[in-house]
Amino acid sequence: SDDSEEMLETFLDAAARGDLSQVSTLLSNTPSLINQTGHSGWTALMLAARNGHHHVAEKLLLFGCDKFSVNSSSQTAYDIATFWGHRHIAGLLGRAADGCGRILPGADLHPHENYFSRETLDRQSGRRTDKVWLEAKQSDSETVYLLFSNLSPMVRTQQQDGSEAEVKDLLQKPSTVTIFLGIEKTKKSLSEEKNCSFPRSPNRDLLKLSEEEAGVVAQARSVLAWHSRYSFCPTCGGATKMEEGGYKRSCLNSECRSLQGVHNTCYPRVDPVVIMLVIHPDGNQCLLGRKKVFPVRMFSCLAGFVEPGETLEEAVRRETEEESGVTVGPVQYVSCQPWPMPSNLMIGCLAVAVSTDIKVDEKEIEEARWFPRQQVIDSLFRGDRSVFVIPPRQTIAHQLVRHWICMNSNL
Ligand SMILES: NC(=O)C1=CN([C@@H]2O[C@H](COP(=O)(O)OP(=O)(O)OC[C@H]3O[C@@H](n4cnc5c(N)ncnc54)[C@H](O)[C@@H]3O)[C@@H](O)[C@H]2O)C=CC1
Ligand SMILES: [Mg+2]
Ligand SMILES: [Mg+2]
Ligand SMILES: [Mg+2]
Ligand SMILES: [Zn+2]
Repeated sequence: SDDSEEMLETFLDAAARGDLSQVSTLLSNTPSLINQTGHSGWTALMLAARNGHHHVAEKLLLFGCDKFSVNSSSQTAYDIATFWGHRHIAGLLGRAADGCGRILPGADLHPHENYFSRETLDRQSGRRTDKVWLEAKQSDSETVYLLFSNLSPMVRTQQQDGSEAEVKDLLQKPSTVTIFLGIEKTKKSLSEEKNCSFPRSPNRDLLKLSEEEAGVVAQARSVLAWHSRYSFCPTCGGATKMEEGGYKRSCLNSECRSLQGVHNTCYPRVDPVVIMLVIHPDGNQCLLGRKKVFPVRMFSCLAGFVEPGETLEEAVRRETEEESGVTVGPVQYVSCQPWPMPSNLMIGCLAVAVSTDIKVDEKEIEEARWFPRQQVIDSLFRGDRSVFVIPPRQTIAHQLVRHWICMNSNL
């Protein structure tokens, strides 16, 4: 109608002029204006970007406008801001990984973060060979130590606090393994205390740390686990010594083959594991299984180690077939998670089934079932009153299920 056309024109004009209050008022009354286009397919965001109105652009983003839409010349708002030299707006529109949505069309527009994935440290791998620098850092009073005992992070309790002297003692002991983890990206992200730091949460449970602690604990635990399992040379069985800030073990036998060229036996190992949410061909059910060791009523995504000479897609197909008898077609990567028990990299995928009959591998899986979407939603949001229990949010299994649910409901 004429009225709505007029309103759109007023809205676009307000954005072009940088009239923040009028833009806000119109949007509050008529939210559907947000992605509407005027002359040559220009949106309000494009007009704000053209004229350098940062506040308006910010407001439009806050209201959830589509920053990837293009005008009749195939330009996005980001292109327009860049062309007209409004760098602050280009920065706003290009911020974070989703600025690549244009270049990687399939990319997740709302990248989420998995537990154990946050990198609070800059690993500074180039420094690992600099012995002088590493030694200086070790005795620097600003240096923070995370203490582990038998691969468990030590936690602080009220009575017992880690002291500088205790750390010094530990560093002297020949049995102590010291790993250089990196440099804090932002100061004080790990602990307010200097010199020795315990996870703040009074719990050794690896799934109960804060996000900041979890990433660095995962890194440390996996490297420590490697040292505890690979104390002898895998090539000749000889004794080894630790090098490069804990990121290498070299054989002490001068005849050993592992000293010629580069050998992966000398570096910390990572085991890739595919973990997949298999979706029914009808798009409305997903396949979950349970191992005997799971808590009652818990079902999770199927998973399995990638084997040598295998692609991720083949591993997803093989493990799904082995464990459930279901045949898988297309496979899509979603996100991954370091899993420090001891050193897996969980590679999360969505996969579409092309057959639906279930025949479980009883050695590994007790039961596998197709769960309808509604039951899955109930298990995510209604907890106890649901048909089954989903693994906790810290697992990528949980995040894959959540990803599928949100993806389908266009949230
Ligand atoms: N973060 C998460 O959400 C989840 C993490 N996981 C992790 O993934 C791992 C692998 O999943 P599974 O279903 O058990 O794998 P799987 O289906 O391949 O079966 C495990 C068996 O594979 C063999 N195997 C082959 N390569 C191995 C290797 N490099 N290390 C150890 N065993 C190997 C062993 O016989 C083992 O018992 C689990 O051990 C668990 O730690 C599993 C499910 C969810
Ligand atoms: Mg498995
Ligand atoms: Mg396997
Ligand atoms: Mg398996
Ligand atoms: Zn050797």
